[in-house]
Amino acid sequence: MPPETPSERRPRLTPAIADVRRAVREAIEVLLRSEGDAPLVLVALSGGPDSLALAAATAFEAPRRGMRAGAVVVDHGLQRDSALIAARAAEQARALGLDPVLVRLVEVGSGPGSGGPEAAARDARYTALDAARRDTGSVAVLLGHTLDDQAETVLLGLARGAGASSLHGMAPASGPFVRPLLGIRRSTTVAACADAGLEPWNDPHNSDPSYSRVRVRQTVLPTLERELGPGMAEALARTAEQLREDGDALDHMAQETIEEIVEHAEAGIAISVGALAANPAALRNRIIRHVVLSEFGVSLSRVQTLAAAALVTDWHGQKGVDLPGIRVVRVAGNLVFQAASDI
Ligand SMILES: Nc1ncnc2c1ncn2[C@@H]1O[C@H](COP(=O)(O)OP(=O)(O)OP(=O)(O)O)[C@@H](O)[C@H]1O
Repeated sequence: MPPETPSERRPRLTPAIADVRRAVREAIEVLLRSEGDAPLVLVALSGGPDSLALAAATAFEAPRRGMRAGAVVVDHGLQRDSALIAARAAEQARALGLDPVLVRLVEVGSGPGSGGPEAAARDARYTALDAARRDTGSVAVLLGHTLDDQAETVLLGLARGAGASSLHGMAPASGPFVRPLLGIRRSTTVAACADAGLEPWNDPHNSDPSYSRVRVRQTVLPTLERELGPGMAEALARTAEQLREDGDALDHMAQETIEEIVEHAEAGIAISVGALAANPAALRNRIIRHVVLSEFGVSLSRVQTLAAAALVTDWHGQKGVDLPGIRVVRVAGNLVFQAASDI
């Protein structure tokens, strides 16, 4: 018998496959509303169960809605066998009828001020995925993050004492990236792969308990679900969604206020102390963070933000504070932000 072609591969429509397809269909419909004829979408495929289930559902749904679909596989070159793992994922994409783009990252450094090699690899991956999107003229890159990833992110944020801007988790869409599976449990993607006869790659990092995310996945979340109810992951994801709505509103207000009160002076970026003091703490802190990020490219921690804000609210005559690469001084009724290299 000749081998099956992708279009002949027809898995039984099981509840898990139907759930994943429905989520992908909704995301595709949103993309189609803003795009023209036969646009192309790329699935970011690691070969793990989430992105493999996503790829299979996209390969099924996209052509039925006049959309073309491909896959992009990033080989970080960080682990033994990474080239083989990437080649296997590319082969799986091809078998599903998705044209794969294979990107090999040559050097992933951890760069100054970054969050270490894991964060550097993630940043490099996002950059590579977006470059692949531009090179192929695709409208978006679909990522396989699930509701479990979202719940884990919220729990890890709580454990760090994070604020709303971390506890809001991952956005369903941010820039060129779309996460259709944020409402789907990981158990569903695993079942969808099994039902479709797909064999995902299980990254050994995903079961290595030296990572706190793995301990949350294997122990913390299952314990919470057992003790507080099986809807715990959904509840955490709902909390993230509500915090995101509130956070988006505050970001919008902060941006509007920035346009009114920030001045580009010769000495640096100046903001009137009176105008900052007139805003509630949540807005004031956001204004400071946004200004420092947009003007100096520095992402302030909460402690650093509060140190700068204290020059407004708790001023005891001290001249200023030094933050990474920036000095903030209080002069003549203004907070002035200066690049340390200019002083
Ligand atoms: N090497 C890669 N190449 C392409 N996309 C990737 C790669 N690694 C991760 N992604 C994308 O980012 C998403 C989240 O990454 P994460 O590290 O949580 O995934 P994973 O555990 O490796 O696999 P999966 O999410 O597919 O089960 C993936 O679902 C996938 O869409």
